[in-house]
Amino acid sequence: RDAAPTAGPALDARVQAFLDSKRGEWRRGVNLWNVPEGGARVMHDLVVQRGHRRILDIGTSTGHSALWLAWAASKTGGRVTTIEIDPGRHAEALRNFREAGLDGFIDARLGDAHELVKQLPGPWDFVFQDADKDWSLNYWNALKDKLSPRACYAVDHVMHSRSPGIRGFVESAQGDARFEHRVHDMGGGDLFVVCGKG
Ligand SMILES: C[S@@+](CC[C@H](N)C(=O)[O-])C[C@H]1O[C@@H](n2cnc3c(N)ncnc32)[C@H](O)[C@@H]1O
Repeated sequence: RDAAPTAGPALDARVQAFLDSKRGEWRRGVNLWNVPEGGARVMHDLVVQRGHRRILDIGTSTGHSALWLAWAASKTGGRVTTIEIDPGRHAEALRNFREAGLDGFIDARLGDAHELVKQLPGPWDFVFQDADKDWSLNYWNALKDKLSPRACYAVDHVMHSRSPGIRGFVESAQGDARFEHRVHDMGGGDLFVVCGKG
């Protein structure tokens, strides 16, 4: 395979072609649960508009959200760190990142995010928390003080969730005066995004 182009129109064309070739394949299979394209696009646009560079993607699966975030990172001079606990999904994600030409913008870690989010120093400009949702409050508590002042932190499918971890996260985030939140329609669920007012 040709070496991946660096950021710019050639890379954009390669990523677009890869995403087009995979459209309809994401979310297939048990437990993959790739983020819908609508939500991925909202996050891509937020990262580009706000110039976020240090990006954390928790729960890689086969890499749909990481690809969109890395595409955004290619435009901001940033980089994505993504964490997956399942070796098979991690390996498939690595293949996807290479094929899309975005592997140079992604640090893909195989491991338990419960531990890694504590170990990784940050600061983070953008976080997409999409692993085990019952752990949402714990992830938030581990990360909220490692966010840069204008950082955004996104979690999908929260508004109708009864998970105590998700409810605890939403209450904590909404009650923290440093942040304001918005809810985006992903066309098939909601994307809850908290952004620093700094
Ligand atoms: C909803 S999927 C992520 C989808 C992905 N963000 C995308 O858009 O393609 C959740 C993933 O989190 C992983 N996961 C669950 N618990 C984890 C943990 N403690 N550490 C790391 N990954 C975890 C699962 O194996 C699964 O692949």
